[in-house]
Amino acid sequence: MSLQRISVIGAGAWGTALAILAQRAGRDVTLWPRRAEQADALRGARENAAYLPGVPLDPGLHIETDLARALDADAVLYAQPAQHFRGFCRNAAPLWKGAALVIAAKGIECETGALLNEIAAEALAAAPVVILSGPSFAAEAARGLPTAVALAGDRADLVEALMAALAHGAFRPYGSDDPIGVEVAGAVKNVLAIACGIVLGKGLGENARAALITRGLAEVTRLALAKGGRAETLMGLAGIGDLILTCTSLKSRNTSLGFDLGQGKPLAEILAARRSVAEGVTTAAAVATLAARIGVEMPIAGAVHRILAEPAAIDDEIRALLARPLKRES
Ligand SMILES: NC(=O)C1=CN([C@@H]2O[C@H](COP(=O)(O)OP(=O)(O)OC[C@H]3O[C@@H](n4cnc5c(N)ncnc54)[C@H](OP(=O)(O)O)[C@@H]3O)[C@@H](O)[C@H]2O)C=CC1
Ligand SMILES: O=C(CO)COP(=O)(O)O
Repeated sequence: MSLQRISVIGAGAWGTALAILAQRAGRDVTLWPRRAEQADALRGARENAAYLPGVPLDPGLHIETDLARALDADAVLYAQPAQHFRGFCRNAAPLWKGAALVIAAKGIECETGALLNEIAAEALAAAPVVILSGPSFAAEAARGLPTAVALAGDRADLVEALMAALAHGAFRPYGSDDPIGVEVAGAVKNVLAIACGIVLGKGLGENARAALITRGLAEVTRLALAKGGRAETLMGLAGIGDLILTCTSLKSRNTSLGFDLGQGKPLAEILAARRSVAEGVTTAAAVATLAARIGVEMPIAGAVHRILAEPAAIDDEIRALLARPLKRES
């Protein structure tokens, strides 16, 4: 199977980086920004100055605003925020021409607690789905710095074809047959990163952060298992790999959101200054909804959700986390 024509939905940082990477890998790439003004700006400047400054767009990259034309591809990569995924599927369903759907967003639907692959199965059933996740800051990947990601799907032929279509230079996709584990890992690490940022912002130290990452890994593993994923997936790129990247760097929007909160900045002020961090707030709510619905114990994710809903509770929530009864590690 050859996947030559690749379209990317969403021209934020990650969508633009993925389009650049696919083009460097030799594919015929179309980037679909949702707004016509952004399309004009990209065509004019040949750079995504708003979301990925300093990385030129190759003249061969097609910028397309017509969704039907963009969906006429071998593979369509979805790289808009997770909360807009259902809307995308609904708009795309009548126009779908048989492409594979690669979900590159990291999140869970807030209203329902649904994973994005579950939404795709309901709302875009015609599309075979692959999840792309793992430790990958868009700015580094787009600059050609070494980056390894996971591509996970039930169909081995499709996963392999996508690996071949996207791999180039130092961008290395690794295959997986556990899309649920990979998807859960990518969504929940955003919430754990907020927790790590809070702890650092509060000055609680690096020991505390390491403990949070480790206990967070246990939490996300419980959720992945409950959803039908595999524990070993959490030891791979999408699990521990992305936790290491995101939870230890203030380049992460989620970690920096937590850091600012920990430093006592009002949430409204943080969100007003950087719109992009808002996705972490909805993901925290979504993870809490899902965990409660299926009865998975996620104390760190729960605390983050409550802190974001009521930032004044930050000290009480941290105290409560530290006061949890001691038990054997599992
Ligand atoms: N940035 C990164 O390093 C990585 C991000 N991801 C994931 O990729 C996804 C996209 O993130 P990223 O590219 O960073 O986002 P950015 O913050 O860079 O850009 C936001 C994007 O969301 C779009 N958007 C805003 N409102 C809507 C809406 N109502 N409907 C549809 N799209 C909308 C914006 O379009 P507009 O400009 O028109 O408002 C823009 O394309 C997220 O799920 C993120 O977790 C995954 C790996 C790495
Ligand atoms: O997913 C990412 C890196 O893998 C990007 O993380 P942030 O959204 O926290 O910046």
